[in-house]
Amino acid sequence: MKNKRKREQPRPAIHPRNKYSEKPPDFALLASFYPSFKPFVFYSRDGRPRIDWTDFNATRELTRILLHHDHGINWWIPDGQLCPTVPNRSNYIHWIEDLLLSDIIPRPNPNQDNVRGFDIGTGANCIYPLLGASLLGWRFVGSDVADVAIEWAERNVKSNPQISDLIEIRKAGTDASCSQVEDPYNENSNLERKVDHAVRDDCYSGPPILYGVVRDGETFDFCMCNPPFFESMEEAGLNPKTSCGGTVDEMVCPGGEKAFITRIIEDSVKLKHSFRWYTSMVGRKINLKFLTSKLREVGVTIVKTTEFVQGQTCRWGIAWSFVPPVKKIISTHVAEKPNLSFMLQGLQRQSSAFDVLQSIESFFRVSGASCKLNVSSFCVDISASNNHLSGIFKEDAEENLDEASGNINFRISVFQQIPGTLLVKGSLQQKDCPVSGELLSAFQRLEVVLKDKFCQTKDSSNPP
Ligand SMILES: C[S@@+](CC[C@H](N)C(=O)[O-])C[C@H]1O[C@@H](n2cnc3c(N)ncnc32)[C@H](O)[C@@H]1O
Repeated sequence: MKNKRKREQPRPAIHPRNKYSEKPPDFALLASFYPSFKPFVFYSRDGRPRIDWTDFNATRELTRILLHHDHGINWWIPDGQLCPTVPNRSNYIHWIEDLLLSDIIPRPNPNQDNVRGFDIGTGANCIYPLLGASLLGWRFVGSDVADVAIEWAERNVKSNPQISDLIEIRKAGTDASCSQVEDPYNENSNLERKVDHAVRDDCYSGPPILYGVVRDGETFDFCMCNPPFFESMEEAGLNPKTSCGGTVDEMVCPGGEKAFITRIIEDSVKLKHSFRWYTSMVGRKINLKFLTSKLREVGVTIVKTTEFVQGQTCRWGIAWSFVPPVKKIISTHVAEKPNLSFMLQGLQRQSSAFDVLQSIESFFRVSGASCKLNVSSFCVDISASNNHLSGIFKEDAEENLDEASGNINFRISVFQQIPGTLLVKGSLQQKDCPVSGELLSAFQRLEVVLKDKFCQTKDSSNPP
């Protein structure tokens, strides 16, 4: 009865910009492209292709090929390290993207160029920097304390030269040029502290997390963290339904996630404006309540929470800031911001980013909008009225008498993500101007036109 009621509750949806929101990975198709994945795929009685989620090798191979197939990323982790699920981890990235795009706090960087994030505990898998850099061109510092994590995170970055310049891997607690800590961490004292700690209380006393790792004068748009959730390996248990690996270092810290995130909160009080947004994943709802009230105590200006879809389990996200909000917040949910970006994947060989740029220019110019192509920064600056934008959908553009002052000024930039994949990103030049329905529709139309013109159809694309 209890279970039934649980199932009836509406589950939060996968993030709409998540690559897998409309189409979950097709195991049969992937197996046909990747022979190494084939042995892990079997068919259930209803004919659906499946994998054994309790087999670490199967989940690791799935992650490897999804990162390769959908993100152009080369990736590997040694046996037993925590294996991330790509669709789940992408949700957290898109939630941060929503925060950065929202007008909750002022946006010093309305175009979202040069976004810089800090991934606390990046792990051997380095999943968040790899996803954030490849999907959105973000720069990252990924920190960790475990040698194996640092070694493999660095390997994973180096295996991806197309984004390796965007990611720095940093060992926490070993840098002299960091924000000052009174009692710097060292390996021996940590062990004593861990033991001491276990008998004392549930405060964090491990290596530095942010304060002592962030360097003097460094600033970031956000930090993110998938913390060690558990207080002991027994508490972590073994989920009989999945095998995602995970070592003691990755899963456990004295005091569990509550202590770990509380330390991030304490660090944020010291570092305040070094980050625009502080965020963390939270594994237990009861901790979410505790952390929210802790944040109110320390005087943050904003607290936001969200719930992530994680297969059978729930995870939450918590975000806070010390930047004064633009307007009074009445809801704790981040408003959906219309999306002005899309990817062009599987570009035909003969098509270049410049061709795409020229097509964007002529797409808007034919409706009478004024366009300025900037070749050196690969963008087009456009000034258009709503009439111009709706003219895009008419056969013959009407003569437009709109005053230039009523125009919407926006920029469309083209970024190369990996060979054959471009990110097309629109951004409004006027900070507080809302995205009109006409602009949104024109942008959606642009996506269709460009995909039609430049991208190979699925049937003609070569399997990797
Ligand atoms: C749950 S794992 C997350 C790994 C990866 N980010 C992911 O989402 O799969 C937590 C990571 O935090 C690291 N860690 C623990 N204490 C840390 C600290 N003080 N600073 C940085 N990383 C830490 C662990 O070594 C581990 O790699």
